[in-house]
Amino acid sequence: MAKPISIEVYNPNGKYRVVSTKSMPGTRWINLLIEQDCRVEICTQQKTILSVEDIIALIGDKCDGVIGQLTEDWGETLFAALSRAGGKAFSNMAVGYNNVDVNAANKHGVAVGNTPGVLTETTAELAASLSLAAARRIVEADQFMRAGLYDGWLPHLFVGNLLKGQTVGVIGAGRIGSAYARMMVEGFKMNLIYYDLYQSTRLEKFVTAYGEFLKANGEQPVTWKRAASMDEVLREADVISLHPILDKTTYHLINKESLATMKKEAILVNCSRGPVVDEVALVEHLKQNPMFRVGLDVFEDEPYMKPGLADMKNAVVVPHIASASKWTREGMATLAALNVLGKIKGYPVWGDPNGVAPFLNENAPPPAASPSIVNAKALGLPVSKL
Ligand SMILES: NC(=O)C1=CN([C@@H]2O[C@H](COP(=O)(O)OP(=O)(O)OC[C@H]3O[C@@H](n4cnc5c(N)ncnc54)[C@H](O)[C@@H]3O)[C@@H](O)[C@H]2O)C=CC1
Ligand SMILES: O=C(O)C(=O)CO
Repeated sequence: MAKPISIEVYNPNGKYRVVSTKSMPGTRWINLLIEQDCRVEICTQQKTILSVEDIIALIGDKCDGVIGQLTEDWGETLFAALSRAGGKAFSNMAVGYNNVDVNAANKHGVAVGNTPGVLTETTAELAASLSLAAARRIVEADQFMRAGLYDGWLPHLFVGNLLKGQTVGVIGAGRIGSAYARMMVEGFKMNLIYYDLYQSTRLEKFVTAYGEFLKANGEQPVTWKRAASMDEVLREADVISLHPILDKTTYHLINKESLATMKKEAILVNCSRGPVVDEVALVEHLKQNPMFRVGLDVFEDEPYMKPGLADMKNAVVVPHIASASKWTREGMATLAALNVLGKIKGYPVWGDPNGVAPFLNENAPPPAASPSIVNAKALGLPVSKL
């Protein structure tokens, strides 16, 4: 028999049972659910990644909706269990939902929510931080100081790369990729080259206008280019940041061949998903090219790193913290809770998943809608008129 899972319960007499597989930042999300007659159960098990069996035990016999995490495997087994328990809603507390089998959710009539928008700037800021940390060798230099090795200024000490006037390459210029591009263009006066399946007209207009502003002020204007292929970005850019979704088309997008296409002194940043990069090939490339540097927030087999990566001085590694600002994490919890609540209450789906600000205003009740349901169309859910 499966061991019982420890939980914390809010509003025990609530009509609808909503389970969160993890404690999430802030209290607004709990209060919003309680106000709408939900009993909220939060898993307190001291285990970072819950198994499918753990989550089945949490769902139990009656469950109206679940808020889950990107570390969990939401496939046929869990959606079948949720559906058997009467559940109609699941939300990832994440914008990426490659851990979710949406077809299985569709089959069981379960709405799948995600949390776009609220983490765009926070994630882009970490990509910018990793770009700078790699370019200026900040982690290596920090370790050198702490080891007591600094005995005076030297002309060659930790010489890195200047960003100004160089080219930043963005692969996947959606919400986060575009926000990162703007930061690097505006902050460091870098030229932009990007590759995406779709044109990013707003981003192009921004770089054009900023270039004109610089020119009018007697400075070198910045430029942009939409690349016809990813290889064009890899060949031309000095700093390359990866921001696509993870799917079949982006798995191992960066591999031995594409790494060989990049400049020997290029910087590669990954704040998307680990499997977008072939990490074994990356470790080998880092070994062969000491001037090539990477900043990684995500890893192919999280929480593990491929052998050798931790030893590489030309790699900066952080534990999947790109969206970890207080405001963002509280907002993600709110959007995830409202996705589930909206479906339970029969609300429509919000018409613009890029415009979720009304749900995040703490001084007003949120709109009566689910902020972002990725399979709304497949399930034929009504869409709010805004
Ligand atoms: N490290 C972290 O903590 C975080 C990671 N993420 C990851 O970032 C991803 C992107 O998030 P958003 O910008 O909000 O999503 P988005 O949907 O706005 O942007 C993704 C972009 O990738 C493009 N794309 C898809 N397939 C492509 C391909 N084969 N080649 C080039 N471009 C392609 C899409 O056209 C789109 O413009 C998420 O799916 C998630 O996996 C998001 C937030 C935090
Ligand atoms: O939202 C996501 O997709 C993350 O990876 C964590 O914020």
